[in-house]
Amino acid sequence: MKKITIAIDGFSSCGKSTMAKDLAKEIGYIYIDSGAMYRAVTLYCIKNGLFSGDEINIPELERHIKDIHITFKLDEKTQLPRTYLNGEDVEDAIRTMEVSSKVSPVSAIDFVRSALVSLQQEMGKEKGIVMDGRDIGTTVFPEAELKIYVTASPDIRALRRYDELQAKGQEVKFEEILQNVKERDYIDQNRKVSPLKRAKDALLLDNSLLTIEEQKEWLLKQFEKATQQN
Ligand SMILES: Nc1ncnc2c1ncn2[C@@H]1O[C@H](COP(=O)(O)OP(=O)(O)O)[C@@H](O)[C@H]1O
Ligand SMILES: Nc1ccn([C@@H]2O[C@H](COP(=O)(O)OP(=O)(O)O)[C@@H](O)[C@H]2O)c(=O)n1
Repeated sequence: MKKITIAIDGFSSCGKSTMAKDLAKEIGYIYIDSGAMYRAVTLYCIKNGLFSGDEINIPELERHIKDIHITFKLDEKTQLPRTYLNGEDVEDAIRTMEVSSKVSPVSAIDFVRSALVSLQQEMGKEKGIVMDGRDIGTTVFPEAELKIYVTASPDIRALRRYDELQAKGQEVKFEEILQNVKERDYIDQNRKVSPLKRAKDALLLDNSLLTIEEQKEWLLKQFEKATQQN
């Protein structure tokens, strides 16, 4: 069967990666978490002293951008990709609140976006890929055969992320997560370069009241329809 490209975009913490991973496993496609790449650049900035407080040194980051190499390697046990920054496994380090609180301003920088978008397009050039993020259906793969735009209420999204971080043993406050989710949504929707918005041909999914299993079934149906049409 001809392979297609699947773009899943939407708001922070609504379940995009969960559904993208599930689908990719089920249909044997590659899964790429584009948010992990923006998080890895942010971690690089933190580790290399490119932040003073919340202020990012943009000219310095521009000088460093060619030294930032992001790759993914499949974890043998989970069969899920882990993110590597310059050869180091940073999959856990990029999921902290510190990175979450700094990632959206880094993601709004034009040269950061153009570097990562090129890399994402290279990863998807053979199709057979499920990629999730904010601009996958609008900028990275505007020709994707299946585009989904996911949303859920901010409170529900913050609670999902809170439960996840608590389960990982991270000390977090619900209010802090809710504020971060709202702040990131605002910056992501209002930045100049590739803001988060629904592509005209994206299917809208509000999964506020869906279980993980229900959204998985819904997405699989959309995939089957899309492959029949293409
Ligand atoms: N439909 C759902 N109902 C409840 N929890 C969900 C649902 N979808 C995802 N989750 C959980 O919500 C959290 C955020 O999901 P994730 O896929 O990381 O979101 P995103 O990629 O959009 O940021 C995860 O802990 C995930 O297990
Ligand atoms: N394609 C993408 C993916 C993520 N991002 C940025 O990266 C941040 C982290 O993305 P993510 O997908 O890991 O976010 P979560 O919703 O999973 O926390 C987002 O808030 C965006 O600022 C982006 O600008 N474009």
